[in-house]
Amino acid sequence: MSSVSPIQIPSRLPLLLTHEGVLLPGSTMRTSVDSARNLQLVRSRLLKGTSLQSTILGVIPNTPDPASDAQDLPPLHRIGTAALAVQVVGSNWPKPHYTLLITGLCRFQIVQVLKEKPYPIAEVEQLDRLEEFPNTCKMREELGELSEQFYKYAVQILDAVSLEERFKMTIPLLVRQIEGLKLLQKTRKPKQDDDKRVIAIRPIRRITHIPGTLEDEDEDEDNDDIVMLEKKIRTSSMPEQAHKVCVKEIKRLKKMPQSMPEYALTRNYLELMVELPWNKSTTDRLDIRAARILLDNDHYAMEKLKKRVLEYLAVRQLKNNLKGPILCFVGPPGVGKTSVGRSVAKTLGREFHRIALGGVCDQSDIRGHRRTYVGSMPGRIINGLKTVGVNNPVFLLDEVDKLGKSLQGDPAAALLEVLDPEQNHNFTDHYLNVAFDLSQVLFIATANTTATIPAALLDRMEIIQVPGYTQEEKIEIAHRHLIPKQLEQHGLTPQQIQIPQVTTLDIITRYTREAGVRSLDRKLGAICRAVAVKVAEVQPKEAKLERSDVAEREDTQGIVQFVNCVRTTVFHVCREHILEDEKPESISDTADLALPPEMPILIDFHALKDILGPPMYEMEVSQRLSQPGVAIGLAWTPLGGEIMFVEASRMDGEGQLTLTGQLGDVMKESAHLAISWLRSNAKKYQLTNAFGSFDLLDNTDIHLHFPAGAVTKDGPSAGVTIVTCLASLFSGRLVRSDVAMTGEITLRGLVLPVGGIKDKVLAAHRAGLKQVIIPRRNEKDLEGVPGNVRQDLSFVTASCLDEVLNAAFDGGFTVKPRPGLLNSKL
Ligand SMILES: Nc1ncnc2c1ncn2[C@@H]1O[C@H](COP(=O)(O)OP(=O)(O)OP(=O)(O)O)[C@@H](O)[C@H]1O
Repeated sequence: MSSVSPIQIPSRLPLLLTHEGVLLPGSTMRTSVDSARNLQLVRSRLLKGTSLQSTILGVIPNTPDPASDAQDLPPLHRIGTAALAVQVVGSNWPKPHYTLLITGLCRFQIVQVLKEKPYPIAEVEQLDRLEEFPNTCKMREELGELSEQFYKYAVQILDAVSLEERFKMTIPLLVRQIEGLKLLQKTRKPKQDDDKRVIAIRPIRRITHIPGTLEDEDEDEDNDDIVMLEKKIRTSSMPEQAHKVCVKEIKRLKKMPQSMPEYALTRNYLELMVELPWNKSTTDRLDIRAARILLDNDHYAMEKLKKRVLEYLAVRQLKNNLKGPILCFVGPPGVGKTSVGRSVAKTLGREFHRIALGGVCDQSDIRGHRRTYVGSMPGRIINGLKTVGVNNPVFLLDEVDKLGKSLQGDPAAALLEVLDPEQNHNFTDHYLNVAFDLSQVLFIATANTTATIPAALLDRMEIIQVPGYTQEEKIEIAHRHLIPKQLEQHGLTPQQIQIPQVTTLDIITRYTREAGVRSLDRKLGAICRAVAVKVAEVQPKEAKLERSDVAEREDTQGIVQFVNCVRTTVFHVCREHILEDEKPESISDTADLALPPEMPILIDFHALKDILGPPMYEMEVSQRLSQPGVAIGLAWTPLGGEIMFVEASRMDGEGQLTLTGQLGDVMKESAHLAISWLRSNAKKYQLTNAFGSFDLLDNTDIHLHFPAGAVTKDGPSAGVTIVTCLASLFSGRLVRSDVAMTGEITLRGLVLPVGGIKDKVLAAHRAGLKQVIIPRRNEKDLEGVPGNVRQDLSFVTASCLDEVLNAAFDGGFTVKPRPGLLNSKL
């Protein structure tokens, strides 16, 4: 071995103060430079200097964090490592800093610090020399031997030029090295099946840890977790294919360094795989009688829906087979579709999970992302299964009619696979990439309308219409279900608050306009909140309250004014029910006095106005029909039935028809049809324009408007209403203010059937109208209308426009020919 002249380091060295990591002679390290002193050093020594000497630094370990070195020079470790700066990389983000690659040369000791600013320079004494290990040195015999061995191998390998030769030489060396490492690992590794030992060893490790070994500890913990994960995979009851994938993945995981981004991905994947309920299910409780009772207890009315659900459950009980149709409840918001779904799960004793599909426009929302994507996740179905922890829950696919579409694919197509009993036992989520059997899951879908449900999806479901409620049904629902639920939620009892049925009716007619009961529920919640304030205020001090106390509190707290107002009102109403001798002497007295705690607060219309504000909806039908050219139509919207005022006016012009109110094409066509029919029948009905001409559009423009202007409307069912409205305009006669109508028209004046009759009739009833004109072919739909509503309304079934007009105007519309006007041909 040839002798190498030792490196002599300069006697003065600029000092690089590091606070993490120790550079040892012979090793290389990357260090980040961001403190002011170190930055100065790099700039003036490494970036400006050009000689080799200028790249030798003294690296001092163990100095305090650079953030605190702005002031005086911190106490320095006495021994440092002289280092050669091999590379300098600068960056300005997130703040200016350099990264240095430095190689340790030899140890030195600080003799004296010569200069502190802008960076420290010290006089140093070199401690060791970079020279070869002398072969003959007896003191270092062992070291010398090792060095010689290494040298021998290195030179042999250097001589091996062909690849084959190099393999032959290095493989035995590597095998030996691996054996050695294995031995070392065995002595360190806790036994896999002895979890207790793992736990017992951890605290000991912590106690004996030395600075710089924290990372090792984390690594060991991770290894423990992997052992656990492996054990879970082994004991999991997943199908064979999934098991194979897991075994393969865990093998990969074990070989992967933890710093690799794929490590976390694979680990998350495996954790999901072992958590999924591959074989875990709840036992069905199928007792039809109990199911009927439970459904009846939870929901008032909805007879048709409950009947169909019970049939469905009965078939399942008898057949014990899950391949049935997927039920889809279609109806306006707040009619209890979701809540029936929940009850079905309860009757079956199954877990319930709701998947909101409104606005979902990416198919990976249903089917997951492939694991190659950054941030990939399983889809909602697999996530739902993970959440419920069993493979046979009831999944409620809420709002299937509001699925979107985008460039990322059609989620409806992904749902097809989920819902199809022929396919779903093999459902493959992109993230899992192995099949999961969904055939045990009971799917129920809900929607507001079938119009926007993709046809292929619709085809796989059985639609059950859930129409809106009548006022009477809403009152019952409120008193049987909503009020008790709200009282419970607000910590109130029936002894503290009383809401009579007339008040509920007031809320329904004057504060809400909806087919379901959601707003009603919210209003009842608002009342309970207001009463809760009163009860909470009065309760603790009630017995001790003096009149003066009440007056003082009224001054300071605005809310008390309302409370007392409610109290006064309550007193007015309750006074009549109090026995004569119990009556207080004057009203002013009672206004100040706290009510006895056992007397419930009665919510009457005055209290209602105080709490909810002035009524939002008033009956305005008769006002709006006070001039010719207005008629009431009935419209169906996904939110339920609505009454709709159609308005028409005429003015001088050139025969143009203007339509406003955001109308769709079909509705516009209806308007043109109506005008054409009226023009062709103008003589028959004696309809004239402002100039007395039977040509209705002669020098006349017509404007038709459909409030509310901001809501889009479409469909053919407004045909009869438009005809009636225009007939009123051209005849100058008023349409009856208690009549509403619906029906499609043809050019020949026929009236064709339309949809949503029940909801439309309920809307007319809600609005307090008396007569409804419907197409004759819709007569059968009246069977679905509740008996009390049918009693309150009279129905005219029309097959042609003649009949519609005759019913819409007082005294009929047909002009009877007067005999004197007939021309005699005699
Ligand atoms: N017939 C009923 N009997 C008892 N409670 C009812 C009835 N109908 C609705 N409710 C109650 O009304 C509230 C709203 O119902 P739910 O959320 O099920 O409506 P939904 O039809 O699913 O509405 P959406 O279409 O907006 O999801 C729930 O608290 C529910 O319990």
